[in-house]
Amino acid sequence: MWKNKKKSTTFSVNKEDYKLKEEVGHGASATVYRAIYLPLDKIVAVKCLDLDRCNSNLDDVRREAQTMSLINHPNLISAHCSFVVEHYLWVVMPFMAEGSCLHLMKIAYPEGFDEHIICSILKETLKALVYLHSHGHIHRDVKSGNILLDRGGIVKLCDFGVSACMFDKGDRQRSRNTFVGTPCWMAPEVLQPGGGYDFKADIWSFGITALELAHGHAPFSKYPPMKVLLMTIQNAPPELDYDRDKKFSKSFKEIVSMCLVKDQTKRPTAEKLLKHPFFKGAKSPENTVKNLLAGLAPLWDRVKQLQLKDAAQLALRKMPSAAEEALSQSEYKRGVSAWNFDIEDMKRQASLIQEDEEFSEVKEDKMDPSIFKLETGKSVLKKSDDNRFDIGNQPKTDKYKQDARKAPNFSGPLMLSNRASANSLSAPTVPVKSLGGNRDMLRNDFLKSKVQIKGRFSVTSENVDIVKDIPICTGSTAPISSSQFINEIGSSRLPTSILVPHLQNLYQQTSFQHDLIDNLLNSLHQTDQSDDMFLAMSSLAVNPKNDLLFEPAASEREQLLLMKISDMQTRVSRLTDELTTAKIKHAQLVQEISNANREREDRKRIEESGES
Ligand SMILES: Nc1ncnc2c1ncn2[C@@H]1O[C@H](COP(=O)(O)OP(=O)(O)OP(=O)(O)O)[C@@H](O)[C@H]1O
Repeated sequence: MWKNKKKSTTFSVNKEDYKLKEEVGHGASATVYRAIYLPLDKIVAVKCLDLDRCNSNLDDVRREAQTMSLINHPNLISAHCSFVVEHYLWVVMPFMAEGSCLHLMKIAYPEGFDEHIICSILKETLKALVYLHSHGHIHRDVKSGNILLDRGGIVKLCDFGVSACMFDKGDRQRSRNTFVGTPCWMAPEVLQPGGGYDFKADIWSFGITALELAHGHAPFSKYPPMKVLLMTIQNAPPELDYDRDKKFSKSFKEIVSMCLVKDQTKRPTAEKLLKHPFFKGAKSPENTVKNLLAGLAPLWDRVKQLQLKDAAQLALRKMPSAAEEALSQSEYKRGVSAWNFDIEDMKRQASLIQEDEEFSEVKEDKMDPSIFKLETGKSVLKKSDDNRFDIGNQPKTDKYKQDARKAPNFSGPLMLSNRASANSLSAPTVPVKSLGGNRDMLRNDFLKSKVQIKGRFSVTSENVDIVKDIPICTGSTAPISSSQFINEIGSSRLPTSILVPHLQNLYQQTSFQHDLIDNLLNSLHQTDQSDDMFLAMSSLAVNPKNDLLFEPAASEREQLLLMKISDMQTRVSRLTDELTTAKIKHAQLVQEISNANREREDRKRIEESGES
């Protein structure tokens, strides 16, 4: 628990003094609410970090709170105070009434902003980075979702959940050799374990953010994480295209190229970048950003609108076609869980994905020799719904299994490899690839490593209750857990505004599970038909007394296949059980949604008849 003593206004660390209102955003480990600080009747934002489901270990959480408390810069969100409420850490901070740039683009500027607006936003962000870097901090998660806007156009960078101190020694320093960030925004050196990285990683993310603000999305944002990873490492850096991006100035194109240089030592510092002529002519955001906000609904309504839009897209199955999905799935299997790690083969597989306009942003580069660092790394990759994922050496302990995330995650940073992997929808035991050439090492890595996958490729772990522990805000009290929520549903005490987004989340998770099971069954079926060895292996697996088992000719590869088959069989039966449970839940939830809709219509009718 701490208070920011720098501020003239002090905020209490008593939860009763805060009335949580609408949800205004959520991330990997936290939900953010607009709230009223009752003693002063002041609007604040309260970030409720679920300590149980949080990606970070307690040290990381403490570090975020400490970093936030020490921050004193007009372009950085500083916290008023923080304290623990049950298993949540509440961080009280100024409310940024217009939300993040990402929200704004999604709701009103899907093609991105005009250059003069981007210039203002980037300049303010850069000032924040100059401050952070000069105080020894790497932000590690610079992106439009973490650039917040206030009424009047004030721009502030937020979310120090993954920031690191460059002056740290020992464990903390070592942790910088692991992966933290969000895949599309991650610098190539961050993706390569062992190499280490420094504040220049923020400059890369800043360059990607510039492209994001220019196009409305980050480069590669629609590809699966493994593809993003490969493209970041293998391809030439993304850039503003000469033809397609005609509307942008040479100067803007130049700063993007300066930031997106693979060799981190050749990237400019934030301080140097700020002196670039592009930023010389920047208008104050009060004059530019402010105009973007005219006529928009309040932030919480926009957030709700976005949630409904996402749910509607899901309902329409706005997914890739079946063929693309299968292709993507096979790429994923090769990329993450296969053991034949011929890099040329991986490149060929990756290239099978349809080229589209986004690919024109990058040119094929020569194979980067540094990729072999990645190949030999024992990596754990974890993808979430917004294409984020975690890579690192995953501790294979019971503690880890207990800590495995059981609640859905709708976004989230790449986690430190040495953190408890606490934010996964699923904790499957899919063997992760080791890309190295050495067979022994390969096999050891294969056995040691585990992969956690979420989103389109989600695999759920044993007995995972997908609706458990999703925090929900009831408006006046602390967020409630989903088990409470289910009870509340039963007694119909929850208002529709809370019920509907939650039900949409559940619906989404159920669909993901359904897809996954289909994919697993298909892949088993294909293996069954195409690989004679499968039958032999299956019989070996079924009949442990089979003499064949003792044949000395069984190669390592066969053993690995055998293990994979039995692993898949276990998973399929587990997932089938989960699917049945999920189907039942789904049916109940559909019923609840229709009841809620009916109620809402009834209410509307009564209100209308009252008015007339
Ligand atoms: N002070 C604030 N005022 C208004 N909205 C905010 C504020 N802080 C955060 N938000 C909203 O909540 C979202 C999530 O916040 P934040 O990024 O801090 O959470 P997180 O769990 O750490 O996210 P991430 O997934 O990026 O790690 C932001 O993208 C933003 O839209």
